[in-house]
Amino acid sequence: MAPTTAAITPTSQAHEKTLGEQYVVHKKDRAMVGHKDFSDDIPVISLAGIDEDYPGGRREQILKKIVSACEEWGIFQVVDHGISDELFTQMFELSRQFFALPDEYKLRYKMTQGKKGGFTVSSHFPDEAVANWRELMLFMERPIQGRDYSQWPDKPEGWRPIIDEYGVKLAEVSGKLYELLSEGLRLERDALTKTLGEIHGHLVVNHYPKCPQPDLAVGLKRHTDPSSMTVLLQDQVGGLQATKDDAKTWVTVRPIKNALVVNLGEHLYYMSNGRYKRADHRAIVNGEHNRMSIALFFHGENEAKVYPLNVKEGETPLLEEPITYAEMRKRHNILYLDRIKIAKLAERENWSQEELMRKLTELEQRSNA
Ligand SMILES: O=C(O)CCC(=O)C(=O)O
Ligand SMILES: [Fe+2]
Repeated sequence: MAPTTAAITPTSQAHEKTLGEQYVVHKKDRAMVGHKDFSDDIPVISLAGIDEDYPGGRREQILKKIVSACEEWGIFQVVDHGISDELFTQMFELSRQFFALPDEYKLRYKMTQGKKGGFTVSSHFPDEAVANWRELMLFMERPIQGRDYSQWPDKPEGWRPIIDEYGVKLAEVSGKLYELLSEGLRLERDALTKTLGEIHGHLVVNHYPKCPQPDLAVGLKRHTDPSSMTVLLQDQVGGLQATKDDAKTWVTVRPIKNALVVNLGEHLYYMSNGRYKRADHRAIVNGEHNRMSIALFFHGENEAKVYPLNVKEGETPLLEEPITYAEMRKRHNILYLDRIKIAKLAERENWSQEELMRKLTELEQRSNA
C-alpha cells in the first residue's frame, strides 16, 4: 500500500470527524456569539461625496462619522469607495482556487525565516500553545521593487495583474482615509502619511476551512494589528468579531457585499495618543462553510518615527520618547506574548478579574515606558 501523507493543513483536516487537539482553545476564548449573529454596531460609512469639500459638504459628515468610529472602536466599514465588485470577485476566486490545491503544492511556497512572503499554516507564535484554524498566503505587495516573485504561486494563473490592481485601488482608498484621520487630529491632511515614509503593503489572504468542531476552535485568536492601518475584505460567510470592552462582549461584523472593513492598528493608536482605538478583533470558524478574508496591512518604513503627533493640554503622552516603526512592531509582539503568559498565570493562581486587569494594565504601561 502506498504510504499516505499526513494531513498538514486545516484544509486537508477539514474532513476529519474530530478536531486535532492543537486547535482546542481554552473555554474563555471560545465564541459565545455565533458567526452568523451579525451586529450593526460597527459603523458602515459611505464615502460617496467625499470630494464635496466645503463647509457643510459631505466630506465634513464623513469625517465626523469616521472619527467617532475610530474613537469608539478603531474599526468601521466603508462602502461607495469606488472599487468594482468584479475586482473583489477575482481576488476571492484566485484565493479559493489556490487553497483548494494539494498541500504539497502550497507548501512549496512555505514561508520560512527571511523569505519575502509565502504560505503559512496557522501562524501562531511558538510560545502559544494553541494553533489557529487557518492557513494564509502572504504577498509582499509593495514596495514593488522589493517583491520576490519566486514566493508568488504560479497557480492559479493571474495573481500578478489582479494584485497590482488591488494594491493600487486600496492604496487610493487608504490615502483618503489617512487624510481624514489626520484632519480628525486637527493636523494637515498629509501629516500621518508623511510620518510613515515609503508605505509597505503586506497582503494576507486568510483561509478558514469549515471546521469539524467549530465551537472548540478559533480561526485567528484575539489580537490587534501590528500595522498602521489594515483594510480587509471578507466574504459573505461571517466570522470577524470585534470587542471594545476588553473581550467582555463580542460582536460579529456583518458581511456587506463590496464593503471594506478598516482596522486601525498599533501605529495610528500611538500617533493619535490613544484617541483612536486599535481594533481589538478575532476570527471565528464554523462547520458549514469555508471562509476567506483578504487583509492589506499598510506599514511604514522600519526607521519611521512613531510618536503622538499632538498631545492635548493635560493629556499624558503614551510614549515618552519616539520609537521606530520596527521597535513598535517588536513591542507589539512582546506585549502579545506577555499577555498570554499573564493570563496563564492568572488561571493557575486563580486571580480575580480585577487582579488580572490590573496586571495587564501595568504590563502595557511598562511596555510604553
Ligand atoms: O479574517 C478576518 O476577518 C480577520 C483577519 C485578521 O484580523 C488579520 O488577518 O489580521
Ligand atoms: Fe487582524
